[in-house]
Amino acid sequence: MSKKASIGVTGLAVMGRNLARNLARHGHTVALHNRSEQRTRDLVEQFGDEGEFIPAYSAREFVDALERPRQVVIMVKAGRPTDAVIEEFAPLLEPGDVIVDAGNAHFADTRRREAALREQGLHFVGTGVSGGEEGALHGPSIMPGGSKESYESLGPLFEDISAKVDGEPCCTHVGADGAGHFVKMVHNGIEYADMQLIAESFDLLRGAAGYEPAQIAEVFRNWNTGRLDSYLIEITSQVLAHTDAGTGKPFVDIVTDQAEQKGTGRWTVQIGLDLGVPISGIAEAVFSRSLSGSADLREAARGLGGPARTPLSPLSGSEASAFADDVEQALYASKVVAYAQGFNQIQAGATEYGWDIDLGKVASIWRGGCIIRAKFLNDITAAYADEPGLPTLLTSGGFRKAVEDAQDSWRSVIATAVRLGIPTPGFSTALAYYDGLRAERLPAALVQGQRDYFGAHTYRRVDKGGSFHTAWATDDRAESTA
Ligand SMILES: NC(=O)C1=CN([C@@H]2O[C@H](COP(=O)(O)OP(=O)(O)OC[C@H]3O[C@@H](n4cnc5c(N)ncnc54)[C@H](OP(=O)(O)O)[C@@H]3O)[C@@H](O)[C@H]2O)C=CC1
Ligand SMILES: O=C(CO)[C@H](O)[C@H](O)COP(=O)(O)O
Repeated sequence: MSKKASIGVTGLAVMGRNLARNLARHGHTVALHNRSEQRTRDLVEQFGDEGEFIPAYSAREFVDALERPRQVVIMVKAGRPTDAVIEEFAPLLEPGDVIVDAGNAHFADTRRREAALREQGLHFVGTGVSGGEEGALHGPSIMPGGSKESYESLGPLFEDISAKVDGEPCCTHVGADGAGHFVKMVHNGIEYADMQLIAESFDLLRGAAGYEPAQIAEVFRNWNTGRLDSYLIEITSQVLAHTDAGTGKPFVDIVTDQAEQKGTGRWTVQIGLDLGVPISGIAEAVFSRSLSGSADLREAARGLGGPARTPLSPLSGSEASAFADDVEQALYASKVVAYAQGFNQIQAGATEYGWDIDLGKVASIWRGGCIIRAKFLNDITAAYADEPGLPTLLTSGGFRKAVEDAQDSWRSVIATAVRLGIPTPGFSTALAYYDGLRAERLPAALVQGQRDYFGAHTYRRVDKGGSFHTAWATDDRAESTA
């Protein structure tokens, strides 16, 4: 009898191909399949010597190549293509078999698919995978949802191929049905916020301190040796240091300033709104990409008045260096806020959908392999270990002190940005959130009064229980209980 594969991957574009290679390199026999045959042939031709592959050129051949219970990983475009692949493979599978969707699916789709496939006795595991092409090959962060039972067989495989930090795999069973894709969605939302904050730091260092991209690359390289040590800071430094071969200009100056998006950041904000969780850092990052892409609107508004984008008086070397230190503080504090908001969204999702998600464990599996991997995530892991019911990262000891210490710089950087007309939506919304949370009283009381005035929407009082309405249209403005 010919050897069977312990797992199969269908969808062999950049992510699926590298995930399959990673599995094979770890000694697992991998069945391969792709809608168009050429990708399968290419993989075997180019990388066939990396491990044991069983190429298959039809769904039936692919399924027959798998050990039972069968484990099929789908790595195709999210949305309709994923449904098409499930429709093709599910009828060929048997109760107990496992289908893993490792693409960037919307968690609501995952919940729908999981419920439908459960009826057929199949396990459906929506799994977040992060780390891009390189991560998929060398060790991604893996966030599987689905049943606990499915993790018993899949877990060891996924933990084997995931990134490792301090010897721990960057993979855990996140929670039931769509929990894995929910957590991956928020990961991407945080990724958007982090990227936006780094981009604003660049803009400030250029616009206010007068640094050139190569100098800013050096600043980031330096930051990467401290508390901001992260993959995103590291790659930013490399992007900024890169010179365009054709023009000799900094690479960053020859790229169109319109940031694109595939949708996961937008989903995060949509769900944040549905859950009523203020994730303003992620929202501003998504809106900033939208604003950058609004080419016609920007063209129409280009002549609007405002400060010129140059320092009023050029900064001396030491002043520029001090300003860069302030930006580092502002970036750190804003980043803590963005992550605090993201973790609060995961908690809110867990409560809404009945998932038992360990926030500290999520932070720990993001320490390696994924796009937001960072030293900082060790501190988040520790914060949740110290206080599992932590209401917000901002109140945990280390972060509280660091953000309090950063405040003067944070406020001063935003003030400079406002004065020079440099947009810092990420920094500004983070500070507004921080000030909003710590405020003794918010002007929301006035909003309640306005709502009651125009719509009799009622309000609650600080001095007694119940709901009240004031008869605003009458002379005596009598108050009644509602
Ligand atoms: N690229 C990245 O950095 C990351 C991507 N992801 C997610 O991983 C998944 C795969 O991403 P990536 O590798 O970039 O590839 P793409 O998202 O570009 O998808 C290409 C793959 O989807 C297949 N496909 C498309 N439509 C269909 C269909 N109707 N039926 C069957 N197969 C179809 C293609 O087959 P064919 O070759 O025949 O066209 C090909 O194998 C996506 O969900 C993506 O969001 C997750 C993390 C990071
Ligand atoms: O999932 C990812 C990383 O974990 C992708 O890199 C992410 O989808 C990129 O998103 P966008 O194209 O919207 O910037």
